[in-house]
Amino acid sequence: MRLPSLTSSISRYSRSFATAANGPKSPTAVVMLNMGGPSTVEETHDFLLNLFSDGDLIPLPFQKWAAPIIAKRRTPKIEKQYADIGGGSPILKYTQIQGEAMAKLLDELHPETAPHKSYVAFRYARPLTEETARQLKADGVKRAIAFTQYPQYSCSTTGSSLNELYRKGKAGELGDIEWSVIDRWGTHPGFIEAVAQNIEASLAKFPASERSEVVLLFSAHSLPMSVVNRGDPYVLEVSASVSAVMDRLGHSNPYRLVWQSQVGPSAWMGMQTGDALKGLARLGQKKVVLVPIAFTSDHIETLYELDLEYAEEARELGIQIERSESLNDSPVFIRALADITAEHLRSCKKLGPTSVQLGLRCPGCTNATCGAQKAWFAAGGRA
Ligand SMILES: C=CC1=C(C)c2cc3[nH]c(cc4nc(cc5[nH]c(cc1n2)c(C)c5CCC(=O)O)C(CCC(=O)O)=C4C)c(C)c3C=C
Ligand code: FES
Ligand SMILES: [Fe+2]
Repeated sequence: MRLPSLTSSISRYSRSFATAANGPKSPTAVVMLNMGGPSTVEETHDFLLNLFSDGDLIPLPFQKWAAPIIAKRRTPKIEKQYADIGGGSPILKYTQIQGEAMAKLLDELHPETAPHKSYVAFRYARPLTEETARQLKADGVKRAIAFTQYPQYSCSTTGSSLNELYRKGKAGELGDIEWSVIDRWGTHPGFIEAVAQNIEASLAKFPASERSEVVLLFSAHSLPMSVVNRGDPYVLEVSASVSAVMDRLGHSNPYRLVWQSQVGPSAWMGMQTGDALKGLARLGQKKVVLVPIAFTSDHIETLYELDLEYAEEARELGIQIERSESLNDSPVFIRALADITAEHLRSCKKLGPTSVQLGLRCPGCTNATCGAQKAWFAAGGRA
């Protein structure tokens, strides 16, 4: 019997994925995508130069010339922040711990595609995508999953990493690999459970009689309004994460979602975290747990901005404040990463390499790379 065309294209996907996955010895690669951070203070300048050179994150007029000037000007301030949090960003250390533990669990959860091996591809710090690409080639990888480590999707974060991977793929730097993508997972029950457990640990530091009065202040990296207004899904997806965490906590406490880390003079999504703390103090709300909801490990935004700047400011305002721990090496979170990947490996056989949502460009998008990238991944990275 002849299959209808949709079914036959689905079965073509499943055949090609099964073949690549069962190839002899070459590992199934799980490529952990994130922005990265300078591991030492000395790497700060190069990190900022890469960041300001990224037109998918910050489109600047005359970017090639403007980026070095801005990066150089900003370096001393940001170097001091990394020095104050212990001499660098811990993001590489935690991403490696998470990835290696996840790959071990995956071998048990999804033996059909074992062995699994995790790789790190950072957008602005080492290991950059080109370095990881060389490693994938050297290991003879035939099947890889691009796994964003941003739980919620934004074109300025996950979108930028996927665009970079697409450019390397088109340039032939990745070798002959069948790709699929995990592009967002901000409401996955394992992620929500890990965040909720860390909030409960912070709430437990307050006397039981006062606990229900504590305000949960969820804080996420802000976005320029120009990005929000072109239809970027990040604000919606961060809100969905907060809502799922509150459901899991049985709405035990009052809460708000606020936004941090604005850069430059343009309009950004608000209310700003610092202003929210001042406002709560003014209104007599003097017990707060700050919850980072859009990063999975510590970085300057948690260790410097939340712990050193905001928490100290809050204490001066008479607020009793705790910061919910970042997920870092939480075993509950690592298990969630493995579950997300195993579920993806099972479902992409039927549904294809990308989510339905990844296929839709922001209604206001004018970046042609976004369209080409989506088409390339939808074809398993082989178009
Ligand atoms: C979900 C996370 C993030 C979003 C969304 C995001 C958007 C975004 N960021 C900038 C500009 C800068 N971000 C900087 C640092 C930085 N940003 C994030 C995460 C998100 N950014 C992190 C985790 C970090 C810190 C890295 C670390 O410490 O490990 C910086 C550099 C620091 C500084 O100069 O202040 C800039 C600049 C824009 C413009 C943007 C959205 C378009
Ligand atoms: S900016 Fe969102 S798809 Fe291009
Ligand atoms: Fe940022």
